[in-house]
Amino acid sequence: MLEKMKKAKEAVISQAPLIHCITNPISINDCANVVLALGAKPIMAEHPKEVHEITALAKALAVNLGNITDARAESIFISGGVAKNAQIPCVIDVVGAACSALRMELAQRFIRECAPCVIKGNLSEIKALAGVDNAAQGIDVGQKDSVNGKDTQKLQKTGQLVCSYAKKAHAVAMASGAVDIISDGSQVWFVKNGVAELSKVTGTGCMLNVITATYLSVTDPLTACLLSAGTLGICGELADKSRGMGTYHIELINQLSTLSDAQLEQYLQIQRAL
Ligand SMILES: Nc1ncnc2c1ncn2[C@@H]1O[C@H](COP(=O)(O)OP(=O)(O)OP(=O)(O)O)[C@@H](O)[C@H]1O
Ligand SMILES: Cc1ncsc1CCO
Repeated sequence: MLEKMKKAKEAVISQAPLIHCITNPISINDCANVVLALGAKPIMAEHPKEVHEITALAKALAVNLGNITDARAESIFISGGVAKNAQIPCVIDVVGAACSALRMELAQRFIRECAPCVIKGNLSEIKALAGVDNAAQGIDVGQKDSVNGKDTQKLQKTGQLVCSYAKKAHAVAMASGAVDIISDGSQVWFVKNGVAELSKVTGTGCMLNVITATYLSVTDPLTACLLSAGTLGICGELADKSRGMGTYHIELINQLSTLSDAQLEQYLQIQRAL
């Protein structure tokens, strides 16, 4: 797996793929900079009259339900349709699906009609999509849903839940949190990298979504998810926390732009559960 991950990291740097992102205005600038930091090229187009052309040019599509508007919702379905027909890999971040009926409906419709190869949400959002009780706090994971690496029983049980959802959705499901849980419906992986500070910067989940799209442009969905969660988690660990969250935010992007293969290999904490 590590070799596949290093190959994908290198392929992005050598190919500089174009990544079409339809995201929210809260995180749009960070998302564009994060795609650039990895060596790819972002394009943040969202007008319903042009997105079909933009998606057709791109090597991957990332869509995001955060701060959804009618125009963005319309564009997401146009782009998702183009991506599906042209076999351009696509990931959806189901931001807020656990706290808004509109977003839940959009998420389910997008998954049904556009068949994204990755469905990303925090654990509360993935539980909501799976039709399981959850404790979401708005767009954030609820305390009761949160799983850390020490509670192995809860982690295994949650891994199985994510696995059955992935199987049902015919996609890779990525539930982010203190431990990121990733499943393609048969394998289950835990990514244990990351620090609590990542949840104190807005839009790190949105960044994870566009990092995933970036790697989807050069590798399979499971590898792309493991690499994106590992990369963001490691960079979150390495970023300087001593000067407060404003500096941490920028330091995170610095780390994403300088992460070496040796650092990836040294710090990566992934574990296959099933
Ligand atoms: N307590 C934590 N410890 C370690 N890593 C964390 C923790 N909380 C979040 N992360 C990491 O932060 C990143 C974003 O995950 P999070 O679950 O906060 O996304 P999200 O809720 O979708 O974010 P947002 O909606 O703010 O964009 C992931 O890489 C995740 O591993
Ligand atoms: C704070 C916030 N509100 C809607 S989207 C967003 C960014 C994190 O998803």
